[in-house]
Amino acid sequence: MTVRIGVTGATGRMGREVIAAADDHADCEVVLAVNRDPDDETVDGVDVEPAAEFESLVADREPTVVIDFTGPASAIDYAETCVAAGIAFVTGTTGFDDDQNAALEAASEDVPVLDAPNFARGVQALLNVVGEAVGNLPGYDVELVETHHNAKRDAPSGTAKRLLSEIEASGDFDGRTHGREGEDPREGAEIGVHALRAGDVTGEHEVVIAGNHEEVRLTHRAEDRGVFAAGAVDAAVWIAGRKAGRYEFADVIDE
Ligand SMILES: NC(=O)C1=CN([C@@H]2O[C@H](COP(=O)(O)OP(=O)(O)OC[C@H]3O[C@@H](n4cnc5c(N)ncnc54)[C@H](OP(=O)(O)O)[C@@H]3O)[C@@H](O)[C@H]2O)C=CC1
Ligand SMILES: O=C(O)C1=N[C@H](C(=O)O)C[C@H](O)C1
Repeated sequence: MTVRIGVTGATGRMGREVIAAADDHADCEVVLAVNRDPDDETVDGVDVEPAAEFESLVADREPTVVIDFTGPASAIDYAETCVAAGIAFVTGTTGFDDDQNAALEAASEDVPVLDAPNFARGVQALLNVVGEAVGNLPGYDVELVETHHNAKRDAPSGTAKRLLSEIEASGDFDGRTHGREGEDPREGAEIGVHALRAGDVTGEHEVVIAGNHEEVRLTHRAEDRGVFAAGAVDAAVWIAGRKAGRYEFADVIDE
């Protein structure tokens, strides 16, 4: 059965990639694409329509799943419209605060919701192994460096935060130190976190585990945004027809 896809943030860096990936997917059809100021634009032959009309467009086109890569506040607004319409919601947006996370959780009581800070399969593999590496090297220093393009808004990245949760669950750490300046030596079992913003870097995450005159570096480098878009479309196909609940990208990969 064809999965009818709605895309928000359609002219953004990721929105464009999602439309292209959904168009390429044998089981998907893009039935709706919105942005705040579409200005008669098309992406991959799909008309981009005003976000202000999202609710009526959803009622008219009846997407099965909406895929969202926008910003935290708008993602929650779109999720709430999906709840009202009974439509599954997949979001890759990052930077949600606690209230926004709670709103996603509430939405997942009514419709299927899948949120993931990173839809690259390699990042999921990194998340699966990073805790084991840290747990095998007690007392070693751990630092995380992430690098993204100069237009990224949130820091540290959503992926970095997820990696940090895995690291913290696997060792005895004192807390996080975000960057260093002046006389600021490493203290105790802190985890150093460093966010670089430069040029058009798609997304890199590196965990450095060092001690005992040796170091381990676990690195993921996304070379093209298409990798995130393909993962998000796979997630949309996977979630179509599921019962309400909160899902993550690991659920898609593990099945
Ligand atoms: N999970 C993953 O694998 C990945 C996640 N991301 C995340 O996806 C999000 C988007 O990234 P990216 O595509 O690079 O960002 P862009 O800024 O390129 O695109 C965001 C799009 O969302 C729209 N938008 C932003 N705010 C609103 C709003 N309040 N209401 C309606 N539309 C809005 C923008 O519209 P306008 O042009 O009008 O401002 C724009 O079209 C970020 O949170 C990023 O961290 C990115 C890559 C991979
Ligand atoms: O904003 C981006 O570009 C990306 N954001 C995601 C994040 O915050 O983790 C994922 C990816 O690294 C690209």
